[in-house]
Amino acid sequence: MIALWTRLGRPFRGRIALAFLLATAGGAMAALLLGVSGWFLTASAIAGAAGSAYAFNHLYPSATVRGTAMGRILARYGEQLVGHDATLRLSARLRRHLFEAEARARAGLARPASDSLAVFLDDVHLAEGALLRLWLPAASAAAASLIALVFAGLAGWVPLAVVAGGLALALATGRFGIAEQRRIDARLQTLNDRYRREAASLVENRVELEALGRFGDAAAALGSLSAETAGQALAAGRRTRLAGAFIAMLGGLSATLAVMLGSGATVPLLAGTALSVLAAHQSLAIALGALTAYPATELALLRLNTRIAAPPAIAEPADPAPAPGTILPVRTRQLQIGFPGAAPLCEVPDLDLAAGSVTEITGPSGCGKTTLLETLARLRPPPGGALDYAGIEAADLRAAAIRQHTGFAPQMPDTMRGTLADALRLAQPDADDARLLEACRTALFMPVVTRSPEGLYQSLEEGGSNLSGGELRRLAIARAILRGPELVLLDEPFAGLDAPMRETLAANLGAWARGHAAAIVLATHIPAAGLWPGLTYRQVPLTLSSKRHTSG
Ligand SMILES: Nc1ncnc2c1ncn2[C@@H]1O[C@H](COP(=O)(O)OP(=O)(O)OP(=O)(O)O)[C@@H](O)[C@H]1O
Repeated sequence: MIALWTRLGRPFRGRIALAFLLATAGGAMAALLLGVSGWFLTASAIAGAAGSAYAFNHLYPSATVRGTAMGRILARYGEQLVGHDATLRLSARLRRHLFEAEARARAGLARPASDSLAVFLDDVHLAEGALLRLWLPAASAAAASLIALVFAGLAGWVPLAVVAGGLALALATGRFGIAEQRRIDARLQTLNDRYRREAASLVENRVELEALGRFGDAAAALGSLSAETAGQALAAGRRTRLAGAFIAMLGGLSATLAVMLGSGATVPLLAGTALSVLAAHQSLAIALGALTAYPATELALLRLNTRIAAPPAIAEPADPAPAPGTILPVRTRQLQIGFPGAAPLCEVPDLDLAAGSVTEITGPSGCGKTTLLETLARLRPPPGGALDYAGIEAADLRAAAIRQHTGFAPQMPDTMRGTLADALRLAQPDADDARLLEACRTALFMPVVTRSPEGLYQSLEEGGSNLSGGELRRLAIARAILRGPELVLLDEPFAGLDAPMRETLAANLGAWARGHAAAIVLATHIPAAGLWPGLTYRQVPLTLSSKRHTSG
């Protein structure tokens, strides 16, 4: 927790310290309230029985009881208020840092697996609750225990030893509970991981499973896995409740022993000691119940720390060159492309991408066409060779400065839920409708826009699932050219198009590139030199590297 908090820049120190202070005060007041009440009621009763009720000054003790009762309520209320406030602020900062770190560390455009996303969200949830659920109750229990020890100390050495022993045994039970939970978690985690993976895959592959008539079986299998996981979690919960009951019972036992063995102390003091001990054990039992979530939280914090500290996919220069006004020409020399920890996919023929040019990257499936486009968009570092933009080495420029001049339409585009206009404006938030329509016309996306009276404001489902594959690709092309980038990277833009549509789309994009002095690079299985009049045309074939299969 401290490591993660330090990584976040130790924010909201004052608020967090105040939440701890209030939790400590709340715990102390709860034990004090019971202790003083026990002492006061017993002393009053004894005084009354002895017929000296009027001689007994009850004003100070009763004021203390009322004061601690009020103080306890205020401290608990304040702890909740300040603790929640600190947690919400911490969460906002944690999420921003995590999402930024994720975005920096992720190379290329591939989607993260859904199960890794589920683990990530669970981890964030656990980390966010750590302060409220674990640390504040622990602080409160520690303060209550201290007050019980003070009462016992006033009652004499023997009660002090008994109470200290009871508290030590309760703590040992807590430690044992955590160790046991760690063991259970390891077992539960295997089940949970399997459940998450299978649930994510069921949702992701629902359409295929339905088409193959296998959805019902898969859902039933997931249902029994879910029941098994829930059963294990319930069994773990039973053990926690048992440990809590044991701690409460220990409280009763050490309170009784303290009273029985504290012969040197006054009866009211012994009564106060007994009640404060019960309060301390109750706080400890609550804290222990929460602390059984400690192993899972510890693991979540470790994973989140690792994510935040993950090195960026593209290392940013320590002393970056000023953002260039233009990135063309883009030049590569003996550029290699590939993935970290694996042999380069291939060496790319040298490229000189100038304004008004079109370069078709061709080659067999899997040779690295997409990987090359991602490398040119600075989404992925090249394992070797030279890559520069307008004469500046890529490594000396911020990736964002390059991407600002780049438009990328991936082979399998993704969109968020919203409207067509929302999806387009991700590229250029201030673009007006006329500009959106112009991009849609160039990308042959108008048939989709005009088929609904809502036009650009018709709804778009998550992942573009209410568009066909070809329509989604053309939406991505419209988005890629919307802000007038200098370098346009198109992955299989013609896939699924018939010859006349392919010609029209190429003619539109060619005219657009001439008008905007842009360089187009496209990965394609269907090269067509004749489609690009008025542009400098080059076809660049990639070949499968023989090294890939023998090294890496
Ligand atoms: N994250 C990854 N880690 C390791 N290898 C990968 C990863 N992603 C893709 N590959 C492999 O890299 C190779 C190149 O993939 P790429 O998508 O660039 O090929 P492509 O030429 O665009 O293929 P296609 O024409 O089928 O779209 C493939 O063999 C692929 O299996």
